[in-house]
Amino acid sequence: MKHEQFVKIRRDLHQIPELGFQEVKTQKYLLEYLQQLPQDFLEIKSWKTGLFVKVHGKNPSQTIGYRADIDGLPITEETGLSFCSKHEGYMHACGHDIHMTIALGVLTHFAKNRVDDDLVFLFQPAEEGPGGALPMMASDEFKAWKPDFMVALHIAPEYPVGTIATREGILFANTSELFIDLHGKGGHAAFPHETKDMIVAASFLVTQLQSIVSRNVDPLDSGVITIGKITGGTVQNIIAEKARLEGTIRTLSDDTMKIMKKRIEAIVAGIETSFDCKATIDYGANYRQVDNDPTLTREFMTFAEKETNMKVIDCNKAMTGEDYGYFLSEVPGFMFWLGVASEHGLHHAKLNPNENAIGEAIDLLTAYITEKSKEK
Ligand SMILES: CC(=O)N[C@@H](CCC[C@H](N)C(=O)O)C(=O)O
Repeated sequence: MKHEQFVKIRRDLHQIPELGFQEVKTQKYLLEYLQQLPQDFLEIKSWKTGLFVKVHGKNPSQTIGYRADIDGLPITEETGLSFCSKHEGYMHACGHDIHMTIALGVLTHFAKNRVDDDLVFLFQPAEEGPGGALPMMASDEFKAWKPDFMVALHIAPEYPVGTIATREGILFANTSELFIDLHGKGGHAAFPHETKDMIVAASFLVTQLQSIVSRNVDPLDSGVITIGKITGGTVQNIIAEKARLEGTIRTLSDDTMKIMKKRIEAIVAGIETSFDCKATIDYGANYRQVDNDPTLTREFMTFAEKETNMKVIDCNKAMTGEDYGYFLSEVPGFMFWLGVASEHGLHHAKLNPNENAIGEAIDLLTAYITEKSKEK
């Protein structure tokens, strides 16, 4: 298999998934790999649990940026693979092991085959939360090495290997995390009239939240509210004093995000009245939409179509979120989907990307960056 060494790297990284800003082993692994590359033109700076790596060009007229996210998810892997996660309860279920590996593959090529322009590789922590992009952008390292344009990819389980998909303009949604805490009065299961049951309140709340997308968002617009986790109560015969809902809100515009948050607040206030309880809302991390630069995106799609064997799809927007959107608010660039043909999707315990996509992406990005670096 072409680029076989990178399949091994991917498998090593796959075994050590770590949550946002805890990517200690991952950073160590990346550093050890980078340190055995020719160091003549490389400059490496650690930043929290991430890294900035610069490949100095021969005669730079611009800096080309490439961003890979490096964190895993709190999911217990169920792939049964020989190289499955060694961190019980955690998994690279969003493909960040593949993203990092591809970045290493491209970086390796340019560390050995210098181009004119400077290249900066960002290994970014905490994409899944609480968000590493904004603090990384605020760092002195980013300010000193700020790229003139940036590229990133995300694996796409639904597309075959040999396929990429992207679009001009908005590719991914605005997101906001959502944490709602309900506080009532617990008590004996046999005396509900003496309590304020937060399991019942939480159940009504989850159901009422469903009306926001169907009744407050323009049917020609898009919105998502997903409650991914509910906690509350202690045992079957005690009425719960507290309950907590954890979820995410997704929209394609700031205005719709404001409308949805306003409705959430109104519904939560209604729950407080109906169930005589106290509620707090915390919006956690908010991610800006991924808004692809139209010219760079079109040029990349044309390049991939003409100069490689990749099938290029002009795809629809997705309600996924990515804090890479923050980078694109300051630096022109784009993100694209990379087909990895997995039967199970992103954030699934059985996600199993086809590793042939790694080599395909390394070749594509190497060719594209080489071409861009010829431009004067
Ligand atoms: C590509 C992808 O799956 N990204 C995550 C980003 C999470 C943002 C934040 N933690 C939230 O849930 O709002 C996604 O879930 O789309």
